[in-house]
Amino acid sequence: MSARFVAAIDHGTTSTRCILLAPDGTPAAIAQREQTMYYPRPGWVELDMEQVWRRTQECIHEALNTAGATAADVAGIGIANERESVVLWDRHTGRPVARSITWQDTRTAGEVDALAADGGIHRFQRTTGLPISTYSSALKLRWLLDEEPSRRAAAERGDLLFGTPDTWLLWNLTGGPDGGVHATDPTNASRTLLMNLHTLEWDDDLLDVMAIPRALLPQIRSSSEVYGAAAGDLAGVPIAGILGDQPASLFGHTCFDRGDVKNTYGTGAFLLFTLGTEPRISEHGLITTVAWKLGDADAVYALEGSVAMAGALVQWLRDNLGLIDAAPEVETLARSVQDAGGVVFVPAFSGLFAPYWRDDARGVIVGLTRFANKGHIARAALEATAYQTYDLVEAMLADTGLQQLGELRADGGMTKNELLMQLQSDVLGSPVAAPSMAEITATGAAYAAGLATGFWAGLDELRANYTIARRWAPEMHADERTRRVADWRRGVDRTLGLAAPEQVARSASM
Ligand SMILES: Nc1ncnc2c1ncn2[C@@H]1O[C@H](COP(=O)(O)OP(=O)(O)O)[C@@H](O)[C@H]1O
Ligand SMILES: O=P(O)(O)OC[C@H](O)CO
Repeated sequence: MSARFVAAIDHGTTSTRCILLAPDGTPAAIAQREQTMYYPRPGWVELDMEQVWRRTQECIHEALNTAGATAADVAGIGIANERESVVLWDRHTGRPVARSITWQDTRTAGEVDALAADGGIHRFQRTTGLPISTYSSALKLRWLLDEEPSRRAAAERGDLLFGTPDTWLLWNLTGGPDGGVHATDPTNASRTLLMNLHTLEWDDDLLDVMAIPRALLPQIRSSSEVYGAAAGDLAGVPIAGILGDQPASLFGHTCFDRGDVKNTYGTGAFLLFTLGTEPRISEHGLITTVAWKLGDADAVYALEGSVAMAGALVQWLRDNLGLIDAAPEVETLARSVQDAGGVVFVPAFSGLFAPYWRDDARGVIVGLTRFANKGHIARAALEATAYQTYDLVEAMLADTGLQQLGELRADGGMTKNELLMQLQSDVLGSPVAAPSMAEITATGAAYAAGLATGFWAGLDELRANYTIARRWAPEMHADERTRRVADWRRGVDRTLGLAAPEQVARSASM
């Protein structure tokens, strides 16, 4: 019997999923498990990757059960993952040496300052496409190596392995200490600050500057090829696709052509613009990143605007303030008021990423009066995601010379929020569209695996699978938009420099 599905594992910041996709791109089964996030100190954000691996196995098991499928029904496995997060583990025991330092973690702010003191934050941008910030992997990895003196020697002996979460999952899926494949793809490697964006190889100069031993590093393969065969419930199934979750979403939206744009509204928000095979370096605060590399074909690049706090702010309203019991309730609360009542909420909890790149920014709620209530706070929190996206679109237009954004393709947990999606369309003055398939990140990873294994013949077949379920059209007057954006920008100004230098240095040295 020929295979009926491709499996995708989508490991996001808050949860991990396994999805079985049919040839027409519809899901036959979706299994999802939340994982525990750890915030041991201000600015620290960690994940237990052994738990993530257990959750992954549970999701695979449940998805197969739901679809009444076995490994024989599955043509290939694709992996999509939260990027930049660092896993360092012992190749003999298979156990991480510490919890993963995740992408939102700001503990390396002191090291960022030191590195940027000589040449500024754009020092490595031509080579890597990235500004120096707490976001990328390299300094997190160095921090883990330096935390415990014996680790660096173990790394140099080849006893430790480094990976972003895709690498950790691939290694475990292919047998772990028992012959696991240690590899990554260029979409993930391009987020480390260690890969040359033009050659798609680890860069010796950067490894030297960051003090990273080469023996730790995974092999950089393409995003769509057979890396190895799975063990466990999917025994024998080829793992054939790896894409960082944001490029996976771009691919799942079938944004294959130059100028296609998508935004994912998950823990953070990530706007990607497909460039084509030329890696244009941003002059307006965006990142240049690898979008995908299909087998031997040339890599395709994207401009990316990354925002650290989007859905995470809704989680914070729920978990830290207790304003809501569940994320969807933020919409009801925000609809209890006409507008934000002059309140502006800038969630610079991890500093500000694109287009500002200010590690010294911290969150503010400004414009408070006796009139303000929790509805205004909730509304301002949602507006923060819409305005942060507006900032990214402005930078993207400036970089590309385009006058106006066409349609914005949207996905992620926050797209269920109708109020936010309408606000987004209003603030951008452009239509926003969400596809019928909500799990578009998993779809992209499945597509990468399905192309490599011949389950899908080519990009046209994938385009035919893509349908829009919902569209929001702008309703706000342009003057009103201008006024609100000006209020937002004043709020952003207030965040800058709020993390005092000694505070940054102290958290970095702990
Ligand atoms: N109805 C909603 N309104 C606003 N935010 C929501 C809603 N539903 C979920 N979220 C937010 O979306 C995020 C989860 O989206 P998801 O795409 O699964 O994220 P990730 O892939 O980063 O784990 C959470 O941060 C949650 O707070
Ligand atoms: O967990 P997500 O889906 O918000 O994505 C995380 C990003 O990959 C971080 O760069």
